[in-house]
Amino acid sequence: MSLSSSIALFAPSSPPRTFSSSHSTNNSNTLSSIRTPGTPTSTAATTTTATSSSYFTTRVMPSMSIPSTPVQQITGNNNVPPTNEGTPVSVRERQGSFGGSNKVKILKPFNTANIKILLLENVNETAVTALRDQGYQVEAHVKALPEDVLIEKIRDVHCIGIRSKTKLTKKVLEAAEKLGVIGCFCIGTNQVDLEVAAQKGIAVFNSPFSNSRSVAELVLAEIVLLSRQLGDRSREMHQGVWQKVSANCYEIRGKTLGIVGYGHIGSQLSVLAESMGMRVFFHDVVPLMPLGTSKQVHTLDELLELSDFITLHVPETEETKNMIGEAELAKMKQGAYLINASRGTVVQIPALAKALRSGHLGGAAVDVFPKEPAANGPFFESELVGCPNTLLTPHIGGSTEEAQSMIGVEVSQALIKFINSGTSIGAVNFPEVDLRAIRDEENSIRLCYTHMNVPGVLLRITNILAEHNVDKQFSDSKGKIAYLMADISDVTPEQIQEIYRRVSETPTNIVTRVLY
Ligand SMILES: NC(=O)c1ccc[n+]([C@@H]2O[C@H](COP(=O)([O-])OP(=O)(O)OC[C@H]3O[C@@H](n4cnc5c(N)ncnc54)[C@H](O)[C@@H]3O)[C@@H](O)[C@H]2O)c1
Ligand SMILES: O=C(O)[C@H](O)COP(=O)(O)O
Repeated sequence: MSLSSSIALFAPSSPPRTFSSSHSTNNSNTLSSIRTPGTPTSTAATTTTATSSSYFTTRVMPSMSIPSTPVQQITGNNNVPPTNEGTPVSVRERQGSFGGSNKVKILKPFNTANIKILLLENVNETAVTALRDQGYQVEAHVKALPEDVLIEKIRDVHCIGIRSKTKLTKKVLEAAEKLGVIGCFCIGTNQVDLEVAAQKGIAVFNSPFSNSRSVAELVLAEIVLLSRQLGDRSREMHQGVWQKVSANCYEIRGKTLGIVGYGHIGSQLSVLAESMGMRVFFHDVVPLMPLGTSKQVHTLDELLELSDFITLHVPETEETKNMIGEAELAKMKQGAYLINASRGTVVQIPALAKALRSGHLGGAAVDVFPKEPAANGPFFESELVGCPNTLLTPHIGGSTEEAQSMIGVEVSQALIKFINSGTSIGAVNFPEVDLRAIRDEENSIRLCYTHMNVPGVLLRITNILAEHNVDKQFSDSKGKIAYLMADISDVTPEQIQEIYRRVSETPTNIVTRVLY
C-alpha cells in the first residue's frame, strides 16, 4: 500500500466525529478540572465536534483531533504533577531557562474516556488496571479472536494489545480506521506487519526482555530433563510402567551447549548453563561480547558440529525461517539434542521428527510450532507427537507470573506515554522521539506529526510554525516515515486551530495530533 493511498483511506465519507467530554471517574482528579476554554469553567460536560475538514487528510485518535474549541487546560491543584494518583506518565522537572512557570504540564488527550483499547490473549491484569486508571475504555478478552471478528473489532479502536497469537496482517490493519498504537505484550513482533503499521502511522511497542529470564530457566530445565529422558520416564510411570534405566542418561556437567542467537535470552542462558558446569559456545550474526568463558563461533555449521545441545534463540525473520532442516540436523552429533523456544518456523518439523525417530538425535524440546492452536483445548497436532524423548510444551517459555506482570506494566506504560505525550521511545517500527516535559502554562501545546520521509517537509513545517514560539522540537526518521514533536507556547485557541489545520493538510501528512 502506498503512503498516499493510506492517507486516502481516511478521506471523504467519514462524517465529523462528535466527542463528548463527559469525564471518566477513574481520572476524576485530573479530568474533572479540565475545562474547554471558550466555555464556562463551571461546565462539567461539553460536546465538541471536529471539523469535517480534519478527516479529509488526517487519521485522528479522538483525543488527538483538534476540537472546534481547541484548548483544554489543567487548572487549580492539577498544575502539580500527580505523584501516586494513577497518572504514571514519567515527567521531568525542567528548570525554566527563561522566566515563567517551570512546572511541568501533564499532557492529557482531549478526553481519555474516548480512547478505546482492545486487549486480547489474556494480557496481564497489571496492564488492564493501568490502562483503565487512565480513563480509557478497555475491552479485554482471554483468547485471540478469529480473523473476521478481529477485523470487525479493530475497526473502531485506537489501541490494541496482543501477544504472540494474534496476527495483525496487512488485511487486518487496513480495516483499522482509528488505530494509533499497538502493544505486543511479549518479545516477538513478527505477528505484526510492522511496515504496513508504520505507513499508517501506527507505532508498535513490545517488551524486549521482561520474559527472557523465564525462557532461559525453562531451557536450562529442559537440558537436564532431556539428558535424563525424564519426559519418557514420567509418561511411563503415569501409564503404570516402572522402567529404571541408566543407558544413554547423562549429567550435563562438562557437556557442550551451542546457543544460536546470543541476545537477551541466549546470553542469560549462557550464564546459567556455565553455573551448571556446561561449556558454552554461541553463534550470532553480529559479534558479541561472550559472557563468562563462553565463546563465539563463526558459523552455524561449526556450532552444530561441536555441540551436545543446540538451543535456538533467534527472532523470526526471512533469514531464520527454516534455519534448521534436514541438512543442519545431519550435521549435529549423533545423540545430540535440539531445543526450540524461539519461533515455530525456525525448525522444519518433518525433518526433526525424522531425526528423532531414526535415533540420530537423542531428544528434543519444542515450545513453539509453525501452527499453534488459537485457544486452550484438545486442538494440538504435530508430527512430533509420540517421538522418543521429546518434550512438547504449549508456547509457555515466557508464561510465568513474574514475566507476565512485568510485561503488563512495561507495555502499558509505553502505550500510555505514546497516547498521552506522543513519546515513541521503544517503538519497534517507528522513529524514536521524545521531548522534555512541556512547561505548565496556559496556551502551550505539543504537536506530534507523523509524516512521509521525503525532502522538504521540515521547511514546510518551519514555515507554518515560523510566527510562533517553538520551545523545543525534535524529529527523526525510520525508513519511509518520520516523526516530529514540537512544543509551542503562547498560542491562542484560534492559532492552535490554524496550526493543526495547516499541518494536517500538508501533502506529506500521515497523522497529526495536538496534545495540550
Ligand atoms: N517461547 C517463548 O515463550 C518465547 C519467549 C520470549 C521470546 N521468544 C522468542 O525468542 C526470540 C529471541 O528472544 P531474545 O529476547 O533473546 O531476542 P534478542 O533480539 O535479544 O536476540 C536475538 C539474537 O538473535 C540474533 N540473530 C538474529 N538473526 C540471526 C541469525 N540468522 N543467526 C544467528 N543469530 C541471529 C540477533 O543478532 C540477536 O543477538 C524472540 O524473537 C521470540 O521470537 C519466545
Ligand atoms: O514473543 C514472546 O515473548 C513469546 O513468544 C511469548 O509469547 P506469549 O506472550 O504469547 O506467551
